This record gives sequence, C-alpha cells and structure tokens, in this order.
Amino acid sequence: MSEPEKACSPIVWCVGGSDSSGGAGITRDLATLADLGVHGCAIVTLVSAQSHYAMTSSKAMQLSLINEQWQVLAAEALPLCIKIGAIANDAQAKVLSTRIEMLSVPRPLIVWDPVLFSSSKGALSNLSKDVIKQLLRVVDLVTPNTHELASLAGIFIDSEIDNAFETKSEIKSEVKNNRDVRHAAKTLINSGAKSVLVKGGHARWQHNATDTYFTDSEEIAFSQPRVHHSELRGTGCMQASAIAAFVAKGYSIIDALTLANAYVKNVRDVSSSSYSQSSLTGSRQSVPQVPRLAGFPTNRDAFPTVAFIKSGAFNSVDGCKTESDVFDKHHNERREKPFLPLSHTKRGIYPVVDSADWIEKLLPTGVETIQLRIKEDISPWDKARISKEIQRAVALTKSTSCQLFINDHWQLAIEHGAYGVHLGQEDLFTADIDAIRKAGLRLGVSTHGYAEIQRVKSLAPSYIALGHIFATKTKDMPSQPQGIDRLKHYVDLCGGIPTVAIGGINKNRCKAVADTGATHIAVVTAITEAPCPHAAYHTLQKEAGFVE
Ligand SMILES: Cc1ncc(COP(=O)(O)OP(=O)(O)O)c(N)n1
Ligand SMILES: Cc1nc(C(=O)O)sc1CCOP(=O)(O)O
Ligand SMILES: [Mg+2]
Repeated sequence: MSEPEKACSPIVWCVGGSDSSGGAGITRDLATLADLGVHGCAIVTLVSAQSHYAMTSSKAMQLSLINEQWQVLAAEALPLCIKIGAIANDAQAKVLSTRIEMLSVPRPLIVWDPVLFSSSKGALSNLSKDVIKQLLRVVDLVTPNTHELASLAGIFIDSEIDNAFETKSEIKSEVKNNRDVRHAAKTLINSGAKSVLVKGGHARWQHNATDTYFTDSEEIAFSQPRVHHSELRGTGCMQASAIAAFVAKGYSIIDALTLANAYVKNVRDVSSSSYSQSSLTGSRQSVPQVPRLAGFPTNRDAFPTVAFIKSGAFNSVDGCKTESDVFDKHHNERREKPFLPLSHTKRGIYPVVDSADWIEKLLPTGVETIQLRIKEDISPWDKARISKEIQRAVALTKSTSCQLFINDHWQLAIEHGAYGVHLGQEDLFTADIDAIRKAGLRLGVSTHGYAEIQRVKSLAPSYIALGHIFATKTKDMPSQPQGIDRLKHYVDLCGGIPTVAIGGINKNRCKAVADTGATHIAVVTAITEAPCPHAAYHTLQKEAGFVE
C-alpha cells in the first residue's frame, strides 16, 4: 500500500555532526527524512572522521558558521520540526538554545537526540550541566537511551557534581531497571523537560525492547521483540529523525512515536537481511552492517505493542515490580482471551442513537448493529433513567438479530444483558475489561490513530472503531480528521479484527469509506437529522455498496 499524503513535502532541519562513514549523524538523518518524503536541511555542528569501528577525530564548526547556517535557512522558510543530534560544545549549545527561544509561535517541534558519544566509540560532545539543563528546557522531546538517561538525570540528581563533565562515569546516575528508568525520566520532567522518550535498546533487563514516553501526565510504552546481536549503527539518529518526519507530516506525537518505532524495526530487518547475505561471502567482522531504506511503514508486524500506563498503576498489580511486568501480564492475559466475535459478518451501516425510541424507530429497517449512546453532559439523564433506557433498548433488540452496543455504561450493559459495550480510550483505564468479557458481552473500542489502534489490538476486541474520518459537528474532537488515506492504513493495521469507521460520514462519502475495506460505517446525524431516517438508512446502505 502506498504512503498517505504523498503530495506534500514538509521541511525538517537537522542540527548535528557529520559521520564520514554515513552510518550515523546528519547523513543518516537526511537519508531517513528523504526515505519518508520529507525535505531535510542541515546545520552542521561538527565534522568527525569515523568508520564503523573507530572515531579518530572530531572538529567543531565555528559559532559564526552555525549562526549563518541557521539564518540563511530561516530567511527562506521555517521548518515544521527541528531534530538536534550531536552538539560539539557549550558555546554551540547556547547559540542553539537562544535561537530556539527566539522562534516565533507556532514553533516547530524540537526533538533532541542527546548524542554524547559516538556508537563507533569516542566523545562527540562535551557539554556542561548548565547548558544541558537549558537545552532540556527549550526542546519539546528528548530521546535518550538508558545510558544517556542516566547521564542526564545524574545532572539533576547529584548536586555534588559542579564541574563540566568529561567522561560518562562522572555524570552517571543508576538506571538498571524500569523503576530507575521511570525515576530518572520523572527527574528530567520535574526539572523542566517537556517530554522524554527513553529508548529500550540498551535496557537488557527488559524481555522486549520497550521505549517509554513520559510527559508530566502520560506514560506510554512501545514494545518490540528484542533484537539480539544487531550491528546496525545510527538507529538513534534514524528514530529521532523519523519522529521529526512524521510530526512534520501531520501525525500526532504519539502516532509519530509509533510510526518511528515501526520504521526503525523495518530498517533493522531489511539491513540485517542484506548483512547476512554479505556475511556469506566474507568474515562477519569485516562486513559492516549498512543501513537500508525502508519507506513508510505499512506492514502490520513492524508495529510495536503500545500500552498507556495510568499513573501509579504498576504499584497495584499483584506480583508486578515494574511497568513492563504490568505490560507483559496485561498483554499476555488479553491475547489469550479474545472477546467474542460479532455474530453478523455482513458489512453494514451502524446507527448511533441517543434513546430507545430511536432504536424502536430504526429496527424495522432491518438494521443489524446499533448503539445506544446517552451522554449525560448533553441531556439531563440520571442513573435510574439511564438504567431504564438501557433495559428497554435490550428488550427491544432481544428477539431480533440486531446487535445492540451500549456506549460508556458497561456495568448497566452487563446488568441488563446487552449484546455489547462500546468504550472510549479513557474508559480503558477504569472499566473492568475482564468483567465485560466474562459476562459474554462483545467489546468495541474507539481509536484515533496508530498508537491507540496498537493499544486496543492487545485487548482482542470484537471491533475497533476508527475515527473521526471527517469533521463532525456531533462531538468536539481533540484530534484532527483522519481522512480516507489514513483510514485505509488503519483498516489494514487492524488485520482480521472488524473495523467501524465513524465521524462526518454521509451519503456522499460512504462509498469512499466503504472502499477502504472498513467493515461497518457508524453514523449519527446522517440518520438522526435526515427528513426520513428509514430512507436515509437504506440510501447509506446502498451508496456504500453494502446492498444491491
Ligand atoms: C462506533 C463508535 N465509534 C466511536 C465512538 C466514540 O466513542 P467514545 O470515544 O467512547 O466517545 P463517546 O461516544 O462516549 O462520546 C462511538 N460512540 N461509537
Ligand atoms: C460519537 C463520535 N465518536 C467519534 C470518534 O471519532 O470517536 S466521531 C463521533 C460523532 C459521529 O457523528 P456524525 O456521524 O454525526 O459525524
Ligand atoms: Mg464513550
């Protein structure tokens, strides 16, 4: 499948050092951006002489040249994202911090991959704790591996260290397990970093390789099976550049993190297959692993498992000492016990209505799936009235073949024996998912992009809702409309799980939506505001191609 939004070519600036081998640094950044259809501009901070095995020297660019590179680019066009890699010294870091602070709003998103040492062994950067603190506060996302995290957090934790550091060991704090990761990342956040992505490649204590994203209110884990014996250099540069590329292409930050994780997995896979081929012809040692391009990730198996962690959750799960124990426990349980599948496999229009009266009105159309969505913030419902309404809706559909989903009120849905429950992302923190499954109800869950889809797939629900496809007036949405191209990718990502497209869909749009392969099309106003709801239902079924 082709990449969505091919037409636009957004701009990302890369600030960093050149690596003569092309394995890492700004060469890798620009290759990654080009691979993802983004135009990369370069602000070179240092030139290093390195191969796959060694770095023999590294020379910092003069400040005047850093300034001039920035100015000449800024005079032409500001980027949507800036990716920063190696910074040679304090003076350069101060110039960059000041330049970032002077950017006008809306500012580009700034990603800092804090490269302190080259993967071909040697110091690239010699920054004092004060400039590191300053940088951490002006960038939007910092992407350390666990060694770099220890170094950065050590600056804030160990007040004994006063001098600029020269070697790793002088600034190291302990990061030996997931608790340490969390503590160190929270230290950075409490000290002014806006968000931190801790990469798990070096976290050998983790069974999977888990990258964890921290903000002051969120904690999200992205897990992939661990790759042992990888010789590939520059994966940190690729990942940070890919994050910048996806944000520049209009993806939310958590979707950019999901896509970048999948991208690096694909680069690893294609590069390692070329590695094993070349290793057939010579000694393994003498053939450096050359990174290959992988393009926009579309293959399902490249995507990480995503877990959203509610603050403090890991303290309350029996036998779990770390967050990753929780993820493993959570995911393994869910994977083993999928929800019951939908009874009807036929594709169809799925009306979402706010009363049992509406259900009664629509049942004669032969509708096969319907949802009762009562929102207390829209109309004055109390719990007793909601309970009665759900009971009546269940009674109306009981002797029909119509599959009734209850939105939000999962306890009442269980109590009254509804066919299924529909939950939103926030509900997943509070609803008792096991109780819903054990009661034999089906489960549908809303999603709004790659990260949420990957989160929900682990629950093995009866369907995954994909929204909002077009602008909708029915609900205030915090996210952007997804559009048809992304919907196609999402349907594919869901694999065999049935999908429900929702948001702004009407008779003129339902053919394009159906053509993506979405199993069902959910609508509110296209039916409830139609002069004749019955006729509207049949027209939608027909336009979508669900009936002749
Ligand atoms: C089929 C379908 N898809 C999405 C939604 C939205 O559910 P949710 O995110 O729980 O938001 P509210 O509907 O509760 O506002 C839905 N109801 N149905
Ligand atoms: C209830 C709802 N949930 C959405 C989501 O994207 O999760 S969009 C939506 C409203 C759909 O109404 P209409 O068909 O009138 O646009
Ligand atoms: Mg809901």
